Amino acid sequence: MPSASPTEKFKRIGVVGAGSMGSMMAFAFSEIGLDVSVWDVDKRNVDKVMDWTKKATTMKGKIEGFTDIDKFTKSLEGHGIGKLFMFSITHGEPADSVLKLIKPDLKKGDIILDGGNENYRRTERRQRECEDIGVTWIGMGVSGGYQSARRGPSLSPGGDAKALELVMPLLQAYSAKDPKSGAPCVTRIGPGGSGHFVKMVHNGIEGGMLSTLAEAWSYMHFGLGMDYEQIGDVFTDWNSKGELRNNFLINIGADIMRAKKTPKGDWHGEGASDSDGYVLDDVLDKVVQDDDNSEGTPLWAVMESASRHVSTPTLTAAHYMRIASGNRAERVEAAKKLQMPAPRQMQNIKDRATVVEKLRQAVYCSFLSSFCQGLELIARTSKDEAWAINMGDCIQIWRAGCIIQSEYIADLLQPPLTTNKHLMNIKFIDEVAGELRKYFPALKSTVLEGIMYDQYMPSLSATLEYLKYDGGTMLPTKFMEAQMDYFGAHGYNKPGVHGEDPGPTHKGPHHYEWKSA
Ligand SMILES: NC(=O)C1=CN([C@@H]2O[C@H](COP(=O)(O)OP(=O)(O)OC[C@H]3O[C@@H](n4cnc5c(N)ncnc54)[C@H](OP(=O)(O)O)[C@@H]3O)[C@@H](O)[C@H]2O)C=CC1
Ligand SMILES: O=C(CO)[C@H](O)[C@H](O)COP(=O)(O)O
Repeated sequence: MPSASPTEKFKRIGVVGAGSMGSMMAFAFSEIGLDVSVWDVDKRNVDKVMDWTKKATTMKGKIEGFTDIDKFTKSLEGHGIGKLFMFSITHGEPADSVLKLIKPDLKKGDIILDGGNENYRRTERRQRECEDIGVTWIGMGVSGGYQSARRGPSLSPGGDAKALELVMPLLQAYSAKDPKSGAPCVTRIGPGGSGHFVKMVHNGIEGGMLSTLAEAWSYMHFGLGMDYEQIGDVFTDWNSKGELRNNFLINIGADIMRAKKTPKGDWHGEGASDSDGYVLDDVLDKVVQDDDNSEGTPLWAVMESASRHVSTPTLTAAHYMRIASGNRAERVEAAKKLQMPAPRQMQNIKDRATVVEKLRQAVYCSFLSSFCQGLELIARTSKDEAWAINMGDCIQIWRAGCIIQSEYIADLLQPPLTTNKHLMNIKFIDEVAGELRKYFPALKSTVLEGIMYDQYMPSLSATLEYLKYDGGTMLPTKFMEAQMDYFGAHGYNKPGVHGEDPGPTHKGPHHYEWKSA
């Protein structure tokens, strides 16, 4: 529960960016009792927010719109112990350009919360730049999409501890609350760019889960011939109990399966049709956030995992399918040449319920593996950067408000991650290993059947291989190592030799002259 009044230290906040997220934040802050100044580079975005205020009935603090950035910044003077900003704009250059614009008006003690999905290295650069003038830049992950930005997101702030203490009551009031304990889904993650790093990993895990679920949807629809209503019922059932209970993505998956077009459509006419068809059938298979550079988090997660030597194949395979999806024009051309088979309906299915149950277990296995991979990336980076991230806290703040919320997985992971602060490999937890072992056969049979009938399953099959090789005791890399020694004199370690097997991750001392030069 909030320790102090959310408006004790700051009575006004300046929201930079009135897009999907920023506009919703403005109303949420107003409901907490803060006065809100909103600025956007595009006047139309500010006008839209001001229009909405006319119909709003739950505002406590007033909302004022600005298109002049100097007036915006000045409006924040004298309403607390310093000026408080919340950035919610596109990552990269936009945040630098706004910082440059407001910098002349910034004073010692001002605090900037960057709620965008920013790369943690850029966050650290801005932290250094602001520190020089006594201003604190906090990189804060905000998760849950615009609905949560309005009603309470999961927040992962990282940066200066003293500044975060000052804004914590406000963040606690704003954040989502754990439905079990009522605890706010926000905590200081650690110093530097750790908050944005954890949000990046959240989005990496999100990518693994999104792909897994998309593959399961396709498996049921094209492989098992199930219609949208039937799949919606399966998602509702999965979400109601067991290992996939209270899972955000499965829950909204059920909604999507039932969303039908209507003569009027939604509030702005989208989905308007007399056809009685499904909204999903208006949606093309293109995910372009990487191509247009509007988002970067899953890509950065893949790059970080490779550079920090953490195996994240579920997340990575998910991302590569997403990249391929974006460039539909090229894909459609390639399709003409490759003539790949499309997913086919599976034959001789005697008991569809059993197949669907195996699919549920496979999905769970892939979700849990996505968490293992993401958390291992956090553990590795926290050690490298001396951030001392408590992964139990990460699970706690992911219990509500965010996209990867999964009650059963959180219940499974939180106790061991809270007590064992130095764990580097999540699969060392007996309960986690037990679950992965238990459901591996279902994952294998799902992938096997799916491949037979040409289903798309990059993440599910990557999870299968991940579990095999990340827990394998003699990999085909034995042969790879020999080949590399043959042509490159790379040096190998020997089986059963003390200091080499398993030994440190060092180059081995042995070279065999397979062929002289
Ligand atoms: N949507 C989501 O589900 C979530 C998004 N985020 C992050 O929140 C941030 C905002 O996202 P969202 O609201 O969805 O995105 P929108 O595209 O709706 O809003 C982006 C905002 O950034 C502004 N902007 C773009 N370029 C500049 C610039 N050069 N200078 C100043 N402002 C600029 C846009 O102005 P204009 O409209 O004129 O381009 C707009 O107000 C992003 O960092 C995103 O990654 C975080 C969690 C969830
Ligand atoms: O941050 C988010 C949720 O957590 C946003 O939904 C974001 O748009 C996801 O995009 P990406 O997968 O490219 O990060």
